[in-house]
Amino acid sequence: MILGYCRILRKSSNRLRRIYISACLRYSSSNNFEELSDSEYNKLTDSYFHIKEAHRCLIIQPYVKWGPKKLNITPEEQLSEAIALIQTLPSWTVEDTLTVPLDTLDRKALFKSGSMERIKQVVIQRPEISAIFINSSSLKKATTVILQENFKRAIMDRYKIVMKILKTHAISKHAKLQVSLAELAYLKKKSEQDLIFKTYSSEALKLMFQNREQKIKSEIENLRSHRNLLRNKRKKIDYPVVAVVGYTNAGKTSLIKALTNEASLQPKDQLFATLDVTVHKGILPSGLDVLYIDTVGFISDIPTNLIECFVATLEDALLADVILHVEDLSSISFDYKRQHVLNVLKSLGKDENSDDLSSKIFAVGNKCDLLKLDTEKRETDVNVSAQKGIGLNELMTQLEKFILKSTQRQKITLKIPNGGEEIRWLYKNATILEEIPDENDYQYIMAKVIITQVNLNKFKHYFI
Ligand SMILES: Nc1nc2c(ncn2[C@@H]2O[C@H](COP(=O)(O)OP(=O)(O)OP(=O)(O)O)[C@@H](O)[C@H]2O)c(=O)[nH]1
Ligand SMILES: [Mg+2]
Repeated sequence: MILGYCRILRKSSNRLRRIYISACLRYSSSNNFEELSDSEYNKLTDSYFHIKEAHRCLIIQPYVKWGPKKLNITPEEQLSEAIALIQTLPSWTVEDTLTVPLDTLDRKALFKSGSMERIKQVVIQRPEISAIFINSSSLKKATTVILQENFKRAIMDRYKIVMKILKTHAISKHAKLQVSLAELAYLKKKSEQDLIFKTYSSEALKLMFQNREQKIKSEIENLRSHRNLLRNKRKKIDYPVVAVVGYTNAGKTSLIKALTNEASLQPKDQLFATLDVTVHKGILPSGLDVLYIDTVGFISDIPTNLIECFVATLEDALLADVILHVEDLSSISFDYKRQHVLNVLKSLGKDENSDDLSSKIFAVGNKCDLLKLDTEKRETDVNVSAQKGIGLNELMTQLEKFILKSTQRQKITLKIPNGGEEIRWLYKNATILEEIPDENDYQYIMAKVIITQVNLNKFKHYFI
């Protein structure tokens, strides 16, 4: 049986063959599997995720012409996202693009013979092309092998490219652990389908997946409990929290930077520039302090197990008082992206009432400087340009109103003794906007404050 697999695998890549042979040797020498060693695991991950640092790409956009698999987005829109994905990788270039109609996504070779021939001709005429990116969520190994044999080029799918970007951008320990978890989830899925895994006993694989998953998750959990501490601390301070979410590259980081003037924030024209959740303090027009949370961007058509690995980073977003949804007004797939973000938010907050979730969402249209007059009307709460500083005052005014309403904060004026315990308590538990002496009685001051209903009740209980 093992020799049979050997014959089939001879056709696949050299790297896979080397791993296979080393596993065969291991099998014949011990005839008894132990858990896979770290180096074997690393070889396996490498065989799927090791991608050269530079490639000159042909992007192929397959699309289903009709039927239930037809997407609500045009192939041209998908292609423009595929180009942005490749351009995000340093030293990768887009040499050419093709859109190829399909009647099904389930054909083993993906393309019919006519399309296959058409692509072959393009590849033959362009020897500089070193890789073909098929912009489809995840290709089966058998499909990849067939395409590799036909085109004699490295074959990439969307999953591989997104993983490569995430790996390139993961700097913090948390982000790196999440990338490892995503890789593990991918290998687990592939172990059910790909021949290469048949060389290991299913017990050895199961044990290895279990142990590694536990290890990574417990490390993430440690980091998360640290984050929970931060979260509780934040709650104690009682600042309103605004989670800034949206499709990747919409301008989330740019908007937070514009609202907080925080120099450390670095917006980039890249997909998945932000992989870590970070918190930034800002001040709204009447002086109310607010915390903005920068989050990982969303992207459509990615296997769910990849998203799940980054879900933890969005937990804070769902707990926030307000979810500020940043949308790129200039994007040709505006509606599609909006729907995708809302669907993911709904699926993340499945325990939450969907009306509660919708009532928390404040929609900001960004990049209004790129809008042409004839662009169709987009339904948003306010439009801005984070980069050009347009509409930011209006945004802050509207956002403040939204926060006061959703967090049941109110702006009120209290008459309290001058220099008394009351003002000290208010400084700790509310936002003081103004303190002016009472004209009729200088022993008192008029304090204009923003206060939550809970704290107002406490104030009344202690002092009135
Ligand atoms: N023209 C224009 N460009 C903008 C505006 N806001 C942001 N950008 C650009 O859009 C690109 C993406 O901005 P980011 O702020 O990094 O976007 P993001 O949503 O944080 O992206 P990810 O972290 O990758 O999900 C950058 O090149 C910004 O300079 C804007 O108002 N107008
Ligand atoms: Mg960002």
